[in-house]
Amino acid sequence: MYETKNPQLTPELYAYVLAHNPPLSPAQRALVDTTHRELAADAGLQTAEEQGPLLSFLVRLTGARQIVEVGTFTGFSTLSMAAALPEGGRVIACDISEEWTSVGRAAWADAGVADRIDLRIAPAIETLRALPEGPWIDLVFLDADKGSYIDYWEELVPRMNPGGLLVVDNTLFHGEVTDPGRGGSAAAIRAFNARVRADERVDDVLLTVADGLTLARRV
Ligand SMILES: C[S@@+](CC[C@H](N)C(=O)[O-])C[C@H]1O[C@@H](n2cnc3c(N)ncnc32)[C@H](O)[C@@H]1O
Repeated sequence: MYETKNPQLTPELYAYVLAHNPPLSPAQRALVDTTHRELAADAGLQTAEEQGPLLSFLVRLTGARQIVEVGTFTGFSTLSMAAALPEGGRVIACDISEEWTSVGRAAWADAGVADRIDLRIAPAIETLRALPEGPWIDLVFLDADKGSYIDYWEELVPRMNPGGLLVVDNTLFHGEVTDPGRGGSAAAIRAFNARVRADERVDDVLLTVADGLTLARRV
């Protein structure tokens, strides 16, 4: 193994990255700011700011029309994907929190994309098991409880259209993923990453974006 080419992400460099990405829409900006102002203690759950434009980009790149999101929180990733959908596209958004997702509902309505989002409040595994058999999903964004990632994966992969894209957040889990002494979510992500690598149904890469982002294409 040779040296990494990744520069250290200093605050200055991070600000530069944000400044050289597409700017957030007014609706995205307002949602991020509302989340940090009103839910300060939990705002760290929000998908990283630079991932909003990335998710929009991936929806446009793939031409996705049928999206499933697992882990909605206040709806930033949902909004970012819904805003990029073509006419007739939809996002099924899974979460267990009425309180957090109510912030998203308001933002989606303000942004004019509420009719593209089907929010389902229930343990995500129940929602996923009740989805039609595949293949029909074009794009998945997985960003919920890490201990269930493998179970979600096993429900989602068979429902993916050929060429469909699974986008999975936090696959470096704060850098703890390399420490075999860590249990909990870090161990769950370690097991998940091994499962993805061994899965011949997908073509996958693990990127050093934010807290680690895996892209997997259904073959
Ligand atoms: C990291 S946050 C998602 C962030 C979101 N993608 C965004 O853009 O801000 C994780 C979310 O997963 C939800 N969650 C946790 N366990 C869940 C479960 N068993 N079923 C469904 N949602 C769950 C939490 O309520 C929380 O809103």
